[in-house]
Amino acid sequence: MSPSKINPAIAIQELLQQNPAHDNDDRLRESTDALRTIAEASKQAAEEKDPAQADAAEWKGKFEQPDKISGGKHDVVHCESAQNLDDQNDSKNQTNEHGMGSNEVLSRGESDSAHRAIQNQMTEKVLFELTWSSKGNDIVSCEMGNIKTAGRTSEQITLTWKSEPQTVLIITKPNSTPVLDLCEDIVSWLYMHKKKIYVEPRVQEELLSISSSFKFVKIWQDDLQKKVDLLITLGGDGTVLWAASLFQGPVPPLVSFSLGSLGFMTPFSRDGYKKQLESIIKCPTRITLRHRLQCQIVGDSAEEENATAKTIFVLNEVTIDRGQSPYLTNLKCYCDGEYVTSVQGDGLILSTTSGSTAYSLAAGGSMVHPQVPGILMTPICPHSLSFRPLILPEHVTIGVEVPAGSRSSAWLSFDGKGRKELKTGDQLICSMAPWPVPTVCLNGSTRDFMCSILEGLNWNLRKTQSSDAPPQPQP
Ligand SMILES: NC(=O)c1ccc[n+]([C@@H]2O[C@H](COP(=O)([O-])OP(=O)(O)OC[C@H]3O[C@@H](n4cnc5c(N)ncnc54)[C@H](O)[C@@H]3O)[C@@H](O)[C@H]2O)c1
Ligand SMILES: Nc1ncnc2c1ncn2[C@@H]1O[C@H](COP(=O)(O)OP(=O)(O)OP(=O)(O)O)[C@@H](O)[C@H]1O
Repeated sequence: MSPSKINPAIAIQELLQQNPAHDNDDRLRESTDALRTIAEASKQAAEEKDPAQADAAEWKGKFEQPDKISGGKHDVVHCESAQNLDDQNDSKNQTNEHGMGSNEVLSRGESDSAHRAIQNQMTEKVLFELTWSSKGNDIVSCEMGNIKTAGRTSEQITLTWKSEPQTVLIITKPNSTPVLDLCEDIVSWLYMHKKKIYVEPRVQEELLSISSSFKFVKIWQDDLQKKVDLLITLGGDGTVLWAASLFQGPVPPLVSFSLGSLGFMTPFSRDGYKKQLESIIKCPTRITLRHRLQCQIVGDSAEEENATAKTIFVLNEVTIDRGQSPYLTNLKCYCDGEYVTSVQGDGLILSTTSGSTAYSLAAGGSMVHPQVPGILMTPICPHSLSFRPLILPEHVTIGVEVPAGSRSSAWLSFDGKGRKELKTGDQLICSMAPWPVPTVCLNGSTRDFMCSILEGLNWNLRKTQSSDAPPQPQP
């Protein structure tokens, strides 16, 4: 018997009777289905009354659903929200110059089915809720056709574990004694707290060379991605980029300890690591969802080389430059399939907002708070006086092509690594990825960001003028 479409309360009752929950995930999926049924029922009932009420009911249904799932007051984002990701992908079905939808391009190879497969594997992890609240209000409402934003989408996000994280992966910068020292301390502390600990093979060797008692530390392998509850990095920003690159899908919450010189994405220091980890593991914690870009190379020569073109995720940026060529790059740029401009210069950076303080900044791009969902398009030494950097909205798909007749090919690099040639006629397709990197904040997303630009870059540092100003001439 199908669930009732008319009475929401009966619909829920029927669904729960038909499908007793087996575990948390099943229960959540059923709840989501039930709530979708409620939204439809409310809409249907409202349509019979009045079209304006129908709109209101639909919107209300959309924005009230997450509250009802969790029983929480203002939850907007849930870690298990697979439907959102699908919707997000569907909405990107636009056509580019090759006559392909952007989603279609990105799903060539394995990306789309891989996305689904990864979503289906998420059951082994400790679950948590994400709270996205704005002073007690929903992010957006629409009553009687009046659209109102009650809060900002860049509001602080909070992560609350449903039970303590159990499996921890520690990634460390190589060749550093202070890093190894801290790694030893953190591993011992986590072991005392009965956590399963994984490290890279190099680190296991280093720990065993210190003491054979470290044999409880296990070796990380790629197929363990779905088991990691918490990711810890010890190093600089490069180590955060490295750790994120190990997760070509969903990324667990990441705590980064600063042992480098700059540390824009590494707010924690080694002093007081025990208190900090204790608090992160046990209490609600503030996070920044750092968006990533998904990149794919398409075109005849790319296909010849690699029949299943892989999607590459970047946390900072993808760079298209002239490599060793002495010539200017000539790059045709497309936005949602429409030609917009050509870059003639040293190249182009497509950056996330997290990457806005890295290479893009050095090339003249603006600094953007990492929680702002945008894509930066920053030229490198353009041979034109008017090519100012752009920040585009998160939903666009950008294509960059080396056109036929160019003097040379171009070169790609992903977060400063993995150089690949972009041959004449090939296109790089780039859009916002569905899997951000959730980095744990020390003092909240905005304070951490302001601290990093003030301390890391000495932003707007200037001696204050003295008060003894010369007298102004009378008008
Ligand atoms: N001219 C430049 O500024 C330039 C040139 C090449 C690469 N890079 C950056 O280096 C990154 C790779 O970093 P790496 O550590 O592996 O290489 P790396 O060891 O060469 O260090 C590059 C520097 O960039 C800093 N950095 C990295 N990500 C940052 C971010 N999001 N905000 C502020 N600073 C950041 C690092 O702390 C480091 O000091 C690339 O993603 C690129 O953004 C910058
Ligand atoms: N686990 C790892 N395995 C291999 N390479 C790594 C690993 N962690 C970091 N790296 C690489 O080591 C390099 C330096 O790392 P990182 O930026 O963290 O340190 P740093 O250069 O001392 O920091 P900063 O740039 O802030 O001074 C980077 O290129 C990074 O990709």
